[in-house]
Formats: sequence, structure tokens, C-alpha cells
Amino acid sequence: MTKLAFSKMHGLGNDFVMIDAVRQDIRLSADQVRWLADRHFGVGCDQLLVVEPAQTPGVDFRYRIFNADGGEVEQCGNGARCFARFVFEQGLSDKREIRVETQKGIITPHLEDDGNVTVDMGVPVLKPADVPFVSDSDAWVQPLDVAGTTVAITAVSMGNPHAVQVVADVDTAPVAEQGPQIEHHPRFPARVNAGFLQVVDEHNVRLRVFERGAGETLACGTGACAAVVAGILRGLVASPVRVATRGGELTIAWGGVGTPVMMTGPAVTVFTGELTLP
Ligand SMILES: N[C@@H](CCC[C@H](N)C(=O)O)C(=O)O
Repeated sequence: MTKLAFSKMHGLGNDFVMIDAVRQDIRLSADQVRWLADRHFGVGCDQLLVVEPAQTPGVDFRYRIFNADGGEVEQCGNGARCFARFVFEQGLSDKREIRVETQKGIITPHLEDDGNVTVDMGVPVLKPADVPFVSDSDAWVQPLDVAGTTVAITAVSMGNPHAVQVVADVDTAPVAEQGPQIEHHPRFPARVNAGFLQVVDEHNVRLRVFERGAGETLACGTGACAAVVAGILRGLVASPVRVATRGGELTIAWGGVGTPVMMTGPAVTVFTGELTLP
């Protein structure tokens, strides 16, 4: 029987089980990830985050991200902020700026004095083939057939893939209906996170995201980055942009094509615990 110490954290209600695999010798199967993520039989979370020793010189840690469905993915924005608070609170690092490698490159969370965390999320990828999105056009806005209707999406990778559409009102947007269809759309061969963006004014938007491998979450950090990139490319908003999600607000700043996206928001520890893995 394997004992596992963990922390339960959240960023705007996007919740995580955090595991220290620096001091614990732990390797989880997809079944164990699904069990931990299960809200009835396990701890419950949208994503499970595993902190490991770095594999690259000059980098502090590696962190791995698993969706509630057990699949490992490339990037997680709210998770990156929680990762930074976790390693600080757990005494794994006393640095306020931490270089961490993910499946899709190195990101740099910074613990702010006010308790928020700012993360350099890297340069967004816009070339369709690299998102990956199947298209013979490089246009920022592209039609996508979704269950008999055509929606206008912007495909953006923040390390992980996003399809962002603009809606009149997020409260009435067809998130539950279209979300699963977009997630599994054949033009997104790695599946995709489906974002629904409402522009309030030049510096304020509202956002809902149906996440790949987790369903709709209360907030999605990379989704907020992708939505602001899409909004700026479409000429609808200007940096910085406050993104209101169902779980709270993030601030996203982006200087344009070829520059990194900066994300600022909270990271909260809810409780710590120990369990026996099945
Ligand atoms: N909630 C995350 C994103 C987690 C990964 C995503 N579901 C995917 O499959 O790409 C965030 O805050 O960015």
C-alpha cells in the first residue's frame, strides 16, 4: 500500500491535487489519476499536478499536468500559479521567481508581494499546424463546422491548444452543447480546449472554457491567455485585459505577435492530506 501526501489547491476555483514527487518516490498510473480526480470516490480535482526534479540545468523544477480523464497534457495556467505557491509553502524552494519546465517549454512564475502570482506563459503559437489545427489558411479567424452550425474560431496554442469564439453573452453561450463537439473536432487532432469569449469593453472580457479532458471548469488560465490573444488579434480588446471567469478574475497582458503572454492571479491552498493509493 502506497501512502501519498498531497495538497488541494485552486486558482479561481480551477482545482488541483498537488503532489510532491521530489521528496516522494511516486509514479501514478492513469487509473490512479482518475481516482484521485474523482469527486465522489477520490479527492476531486480538474487537474492533478506533479512536481518533479528538473531535468535541465538552470531550471528549478519540472511539473507535469494530468487532466481529470487521466491524460497528460502540456500546459496549465492556473496550475502554474499554484505550482509556485506549492513549492514555496512546502519549503521545496525559497525563490520568489521559479523556472519550471513543462511538456511545452520553460515558464517562469513569480510570487508577488500582494499574494498574487504572475507567470510568463511564453509566446503564443498561432501557426495552425503547430496548434495543431488542420487548415490551409493562416487567417486569425476561421470557420469551424460544429454540429450543423458554423462558428468563427481563433486557434491558439499556449503550449496547449485552444479554439476561441466570440459570443454575445457567456451566460447563454452554448458551452455544454458545443464544448464536447469542439473538444473532439477532427480538425483538432490533439483535441482542444473550447473558449467562449464575451467582450465587455476594450480592457474587460468575460470567459467560459470547456476544457479538454475535464469539461467546463470555473476558470482556465491558458484559456484566458488564448482568449486575450484572440481578442487582440481580432482588434476587439487592448492589453492589459481583465478576464472575468465564473471563479474570479485574471489579468492578462500581451504585447503582440512574437512576445510572451503575462498572466496574474491568485493561487490558494485549501488543505493538505495523506491517503493510501488504491
Ligand atoms: N485548467 C488549465 C488547463 C489544463 C489543461 C487543459 N485542460 C488541456 O487539456 O489542455 C489552465 O488553467 O490553463
